[in-house]
Amino acid sequence: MEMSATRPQRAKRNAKQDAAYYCSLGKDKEGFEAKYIDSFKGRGVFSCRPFEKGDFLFEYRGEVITKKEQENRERIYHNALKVFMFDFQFNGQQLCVDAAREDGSLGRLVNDDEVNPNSKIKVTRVDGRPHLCLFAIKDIGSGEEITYNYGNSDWPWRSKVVI
Ligand SMILES: C[S@@+](CC[C@H](N)C(=O)[O-])C[C@H]1O[C@@H](n2cnc3c(N)ncnc32)[C@H](O)[C@@H]1O
Repeated sequence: MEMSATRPQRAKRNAKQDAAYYCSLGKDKEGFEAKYIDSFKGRGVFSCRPFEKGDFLFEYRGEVITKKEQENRERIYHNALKVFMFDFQFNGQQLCVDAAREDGSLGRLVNDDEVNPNSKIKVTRVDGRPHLCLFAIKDIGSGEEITYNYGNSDWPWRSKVVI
């Protein structure tokens, strides 16, 4: 019998399995870098290779807290920290991921794009717990900034007119 020269390939994880894998590890996937953009936007996250529509990118990591705890923290947080609070519904409960702590993760550095975002955050259950996962909503080329729509709010940067 002729032996195959190639080893059997491990089945590729689908996007949901990929999300579960990285969420359980508590690590970001390779293929992205955080970079300083300018004094207006601050830092942002950029792809270092292409990604396909539907791919899991990385998690918006932080501490999952209740609405009550969110309100407590918002009373003491400066505005620059409040923007790292991401509130969401899970199992009929209002929860929040507080990503105010600089922990080196990518999710907290993704900027807002109201008009043409290339990713979206989906609440994803992993081992019974909620995780905020970014998935590509279009094909993403190498070197593109990763963005999502922060949602309807009077975000101050949206009203800035560039002259
Ligand atoms: C969750 S942080 C994103 C990471 C941030 N750029 C940084 O360097 O830490 C949200 C902050 O980023 C900035 N930001 C996000 N999207 C922006 C945009 N489209 N234009 C300008 N600033 C933006 C605002 O200062 C906002 O308070």
